[in-house]
Amino acid sequence: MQSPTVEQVHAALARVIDPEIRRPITEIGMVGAVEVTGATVAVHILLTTTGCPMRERITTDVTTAVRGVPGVADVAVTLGVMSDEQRAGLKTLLRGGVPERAVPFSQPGSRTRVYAVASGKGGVGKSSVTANLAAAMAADGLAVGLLDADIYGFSIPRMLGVTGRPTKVGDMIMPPVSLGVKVVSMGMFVQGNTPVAFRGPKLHRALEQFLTDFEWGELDVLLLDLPPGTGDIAISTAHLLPTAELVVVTTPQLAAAEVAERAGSLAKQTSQRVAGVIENMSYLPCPHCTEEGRDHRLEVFGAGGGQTVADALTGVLGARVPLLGQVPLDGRLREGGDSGVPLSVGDPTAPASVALREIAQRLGRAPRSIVGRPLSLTPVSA
Ligand SMILES: Nc1ncnc2c1ncn2[C@@H]1O[C@H](COP(=O)(O)OP(=O)(O)OP(=O)(O)O)[C@@H](O)[C@H]1O
Repeated sequence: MQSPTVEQVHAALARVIDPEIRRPITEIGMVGAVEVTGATVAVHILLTTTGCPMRERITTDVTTAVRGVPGVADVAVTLGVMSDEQRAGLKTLLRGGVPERAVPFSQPGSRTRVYAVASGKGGVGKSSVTANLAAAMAADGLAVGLLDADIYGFSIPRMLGVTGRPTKVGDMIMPPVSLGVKVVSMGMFVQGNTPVAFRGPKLHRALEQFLTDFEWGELDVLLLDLPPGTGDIAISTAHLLPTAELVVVTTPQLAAAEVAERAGSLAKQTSQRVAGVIENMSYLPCPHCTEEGRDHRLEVFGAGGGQTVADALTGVLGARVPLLGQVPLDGRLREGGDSGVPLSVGDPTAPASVALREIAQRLGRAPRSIVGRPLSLTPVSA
């Protein structure tokens, strides 16, 4: 049989994905010399660090991939370590050329759409909606990150079933991935249910570190789950991510004008665009309402709140703010949050999932905002 070519071996190696960085090893400079002698192939792999915990897995994956090339009988894998220079090159590559300590998503060339999901009050389902949107967008093939900026009341890791912790690759920190979503949350850094007692400046710093110290890679969409209300974090978000657009979650019954006023004054203060309003817990699909012509919906919390908020925001901001969708009440949505599989991917045909997926598609496809600009106000208070 004919000897394999070096090109064939490279093509096989391009299918080996680094388990931590999640990119082909050929793209991230891990493949050193490749030598073909008859039916024997020698591959030199450059690990990111000396103590790389994935060395055995990588060796196995490389061996299996190269063995699949026609004409290969033997594979010898040798392991080395990247030089400081090579590691620095990798870091720059992973950050898409953005210098360290800069927020990648606020760079002029960034193609990431950033949505900060806010609510006037707690308990309206903002985190549930965010987790479901993120999972739905990832299921649609988008590269999605979710930053749980609800630093005191983090719930995203549970809702997305994140079990892993961030992994360190050299001095880079890789966010854990669940259901295709890269997730970073304060919940990953505290023990058990220890309450987080941060004040303004520390909160801002935590958010900044989440944005700059993690290797998010190139994302299509970054979602932020903001704490309820319009506190320090919302201001910090606008400061660190000037192009972030607000998505306001509300319920039909909340004092619509109040919610709109708060969100509107925040958006005005921070020069942010409001991408739209999501009305959650809109109605309960009624299984017994079978009479002809009757709306099969129980409007448990009243009706029209989301549209009223959207209209009021349009008035306050002088730019059209759409109602993005209405998500019905569904006990399975809560169960999905508790079990770590959001309903939008667990049962995509459920009415709540259909509504959430439509919103996810609308936000996922929208052109990136360019209206944001750096804030002149200082985001932290003593
Ligand atoms: N459409 C829905 N149908 C049924 N239950 C829902 C729905 N949306 C949210 N829930 C449930 O309501 C509760 C509150 O939701 P969630 O924690 O997402 O709210 P939140 O606005 O993020 O709250 P907070 O801001 O206070 O953290 C959860 O138990 C959640 O499972």
